[in-house]
Amino acid sequence: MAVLAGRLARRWCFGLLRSPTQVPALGLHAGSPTMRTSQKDFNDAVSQVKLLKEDPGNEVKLKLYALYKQATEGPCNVPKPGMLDFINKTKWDAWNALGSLSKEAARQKYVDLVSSLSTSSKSPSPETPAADRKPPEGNSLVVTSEDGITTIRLNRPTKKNALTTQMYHDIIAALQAASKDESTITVLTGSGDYYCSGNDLTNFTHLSAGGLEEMARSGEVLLRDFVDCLIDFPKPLVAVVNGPAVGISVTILGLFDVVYATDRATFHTPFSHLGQSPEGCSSYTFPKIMGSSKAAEMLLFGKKLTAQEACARGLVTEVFPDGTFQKEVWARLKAYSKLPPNALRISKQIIRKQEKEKLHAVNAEESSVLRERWLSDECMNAIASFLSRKAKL
Ligand SMILES: CCCCC/C=C/CC(=O)SCCNC(=O)CCNC(=O)[C@H](O)C(C)(C)COP(=O)(O)OP(=O)(O)OC[C@H]1O[C@@H](n2cnc3c(N)ncnc32)[C@H](O)[C@@H]1OP(=O)(O)O
Repeated sequence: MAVLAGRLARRWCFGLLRSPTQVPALGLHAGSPTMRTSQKDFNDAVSQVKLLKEDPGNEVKLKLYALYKQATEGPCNVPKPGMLDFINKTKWDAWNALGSLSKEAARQKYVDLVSSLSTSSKSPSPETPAADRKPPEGNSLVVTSEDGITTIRLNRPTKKNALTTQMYHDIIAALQAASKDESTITVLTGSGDYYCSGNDLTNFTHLSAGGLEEMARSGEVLLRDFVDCLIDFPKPLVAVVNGPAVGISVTILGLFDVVYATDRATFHTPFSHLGQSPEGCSSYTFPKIMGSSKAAEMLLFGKKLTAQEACARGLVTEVFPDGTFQKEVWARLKAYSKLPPNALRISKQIIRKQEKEKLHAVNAEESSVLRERWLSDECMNAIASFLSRKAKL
């Protein structure tokens, strides 16, 4: 637990340790014992950190933090933060690990480390081939409108379309826009071999100053807003499940009007494995769709369904062979999109009306329970395990 929590904490530091004095293990550059570093060299290095063009990463920031503290205050002299105060405990551990290193030696190591960073973070030369440069990750969500269909496409194929916090916000905005646009039908689908791997587990590493509690609180609000938006969506909402689906991308399917899946798709809700609990109104919609014992096998024990099983249980409308999936599904959707939009809207309203209040209440309760779950040891250990690459589904 301690090791995993430490790893998670290190990830959680990311984005929080922004200034050099707040930032980051030990002697990447031991420095020459005979070389003396002046206070001015040290001050210059502190200023230089602010000018670094690239984020040096958490490990380095933690080293810088510890060396700065040792250089300015000497050996660690403050009480150890509590177990759950991950960030301050990680910083304390890094500083304390420097033991009785002298202030002067710490200054030297700090200056050496900054100097190595300055060299390695120089801008790429004009000769650097474009192919060797890492493209920025943008357009995680692509929204298009054509033939009466607005398509919201999850577009992070290298991360199996895991949903970042920003993507939840963007999907909400896209749904709001689609509810008012000219289109008749709205589709959610994914790019690449996955439909979606669920919540991006690194969302848990982006802590603000309010720490874990704040992360859980804002997560609850965002989750509730996201699911509310699906509950209230006024037009036919179709999921085109182009590959495996995990977590929240599965649970919300009960709020869609139609779900088409390739025969390569699987449906997996590993909440207990993650120390979490069901969301997306699945605690209500799944028992209703497939009966309580089948729903329990999925939501409690994380049974992964094939597309055919999901179809037999009523979660999926129809399964198509992977080779013809895109062609068949889009041809069908194009035909449906020619139906009178107002009739579709009104019919959907009648079908869903009786349930709306219930669904909003279920959503509020599920989101509130999840907030507590996110603060639990079970959940933290599971996420730390994934982030340290020890656990996969
Ligand atoms: C507002 C907040 C709301 C929160 C609502 C709560 C929702 C609950 C859930 O959604 S629970 C489900 C969470 N998802 C998971 O637990 C899935 C975790 N991922 C995996 O187990 C596997 O990655 C896999 C089975 C999906 C795919 O395995 P495969 O071996 O085919 O591929 P890789 O593991 O190598 O993955 C490729 C890269 O994608 C990254 N990645 C995949 N899924 C996620 C994810 N959910 N979160 C973050 N990152 C993910 C993976 O780390 C690889 O990245 P890398 O190449 O940089 O290592």
